[in-house]
Amino acid sequence: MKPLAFTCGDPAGVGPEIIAAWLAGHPEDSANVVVIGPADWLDSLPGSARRIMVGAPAYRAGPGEPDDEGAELAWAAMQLAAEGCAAGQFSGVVTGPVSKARLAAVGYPHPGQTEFFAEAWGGDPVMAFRGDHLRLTLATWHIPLREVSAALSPAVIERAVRAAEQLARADGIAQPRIAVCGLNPHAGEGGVLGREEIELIDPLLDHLRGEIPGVSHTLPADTVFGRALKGDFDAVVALYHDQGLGPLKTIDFDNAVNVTLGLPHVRTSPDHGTGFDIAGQGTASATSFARAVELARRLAGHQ
Ligand SMILES: NC(=O)C1=CN([C@@H]2O[C@H](COP(=O)(O)OP(=O)(O)OC[C@H]3O[C@@H](n4cnc5c(N)ncnc54)[C@H](O)[C@@H]3O)[C@@H](O)[C@H]2O)C=CC1
Ligand SMILES: NCC(=O)COP(=O)(O)O
Repeated sequence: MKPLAFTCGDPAGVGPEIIAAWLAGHPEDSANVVVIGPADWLDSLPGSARRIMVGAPAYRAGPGEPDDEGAELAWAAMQLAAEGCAAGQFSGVVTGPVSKARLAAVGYPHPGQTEFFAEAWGGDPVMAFRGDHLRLTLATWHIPLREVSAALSPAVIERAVRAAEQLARADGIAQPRIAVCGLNPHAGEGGVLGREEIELIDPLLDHLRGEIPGVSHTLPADTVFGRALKGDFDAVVALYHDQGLGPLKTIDFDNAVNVTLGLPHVRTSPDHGTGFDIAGQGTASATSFARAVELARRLAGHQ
């Protein structure tokens, strides 16, 4: 089996230390991973995993002090990982967290890593999360809130529903019960508080139910996550980023994995960001990264 690539993420964030923690805890897995990042960090890592340097050999990141060179280096690591997967050298990539703002400042043309890997590999990505308590897919993600309604085409909603089914089935659930959030308060309250549910989303869900019987009609998003926690649903489809990630990160912050579905290669990531406020202090939890590795290995067929 080909190794997984680990990208450092922003070198001033928590990515480098959570990867180091994983390597320290998994010396037996050294042959199964390739680590990509700056030279001084690679030199400091425990174990014998293969290392690929990016950036200038003399570069030194300041924890919590991101700079342009670090953002360029994080981007270069992603490029090498993407190329390595496409060339069959890696069986997938587990990415460290990057700062979208810092990447934008150095000319990175994508809103996130999801879009970068989609462009590099082709495919139709879906941002999805798997936590101990919730499975979640998003219909839209890195767009301003004011653009969400216009972006909600039948195609993007269907894509998220099918991804939710795939996520639950990967956990052995043959007929997943999939809850789809409404867009408006009270899922539109019969049209009084918005009409997207009546005009767009529910007709699509009625159609999809012929093929995926466990799909709900649109449900009020303020109660759907509580119902999922009680066991009413196996996966939730949220229509925009914070609708889904607020609840998910409240419940499953330390253990959820961000997985990009719909691409030809495996890509997972911890659910958290760069954590610049705690980088270098030794307090960052490495659990979400460890879960991201576990899921990537499973999806890539390592175990
Ligand atoms: N997959 C990725 O590359 C992601 C990147 N980001 C980026 O991260 C940057 C910071 O975003 P924020 O919204 O501040 O989210 P964040 O997740 O970096 O931080 C939010 C809070 O969680 C804490 N935290 C983060 N990681 C932690 C860990 N491993 N253990 C314990 N506590 C942890 C932080 O200290 C902070 O209090 C942004 O530039 C954003 O673009 C955010 C999410 C995902
Ligand atoms: N909040 C999750 C997130 O934005 C992840 O983005 P990506 O870098 O994985 O595309």
